[in-house]
Amino acid sequence: MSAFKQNFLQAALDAQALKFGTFTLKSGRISPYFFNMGLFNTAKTLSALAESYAKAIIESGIEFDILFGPAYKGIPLAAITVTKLYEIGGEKYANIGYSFNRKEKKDHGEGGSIVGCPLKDKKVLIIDDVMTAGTAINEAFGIIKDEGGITVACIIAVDRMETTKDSNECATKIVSKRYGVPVLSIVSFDDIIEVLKSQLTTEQMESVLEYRKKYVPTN
Ligand SMILES: O=P(O)(O)OC[C@H]1O[C@H](OP(=O)(O)OP(=O)(O)O)[C@H](O)[C@@H]1O
Repeated sequence: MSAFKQNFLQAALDAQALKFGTFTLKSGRISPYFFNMGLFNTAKTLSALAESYAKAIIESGIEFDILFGPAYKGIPLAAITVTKLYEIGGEKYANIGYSFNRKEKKDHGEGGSIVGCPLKDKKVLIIDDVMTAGTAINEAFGIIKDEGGITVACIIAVDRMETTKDSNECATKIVSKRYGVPVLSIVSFDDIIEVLKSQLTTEQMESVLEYRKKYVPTN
């Protein structure tokens, strides 16, 4: 497994952004683990987070022009990751742009709902924290299309790999199929299990595996 995945999981544990216990999710499911991106909230933890996103993007080999962060949580992610891509990846990433949408359209000053690089005719990579039903990502695809951009991929931090409430497929697969683009993640639920198995108690591991069996499709 890539070192950046292990580093990311260690950073998530250190920041308590990844926790094990009993958590009620947005979907209503009771999960044995929870990922809260909001706890990456200091210079050091954000730098580690940006490095993880940047390395996952570089490793994917995806060619793109603009990193787009959907409001709100995608906005700082796009900003920190684009700078880290340049720091790590060098000149190849020097001209990668970033942009984001406003949730409310602004009708004074420069106006509009997009801030940053114009998307027209550009290859766009969407960056966000997590995907549950895929609503935020669907909206982002719509915004980018309306602006004349072409979405070439999405990246999230953690792919929980679980089915949505309305389907037997996981959200990342549904989005990937719907738009015909890859949905990348820094880590998946399986990576979490693989890396952390030695750090979990037997009970924690049992509930994690039980949850996986119940909600992660086998195909
Ligand atoms: O796949 P979904 O069901 O859309 O859930 C995931 C989205 O929900 C959260 O954002 P939210 O829409 O709450 O907005 P925020 O970034 O302003 O908090 C999260 O940051 C994702 O963007």
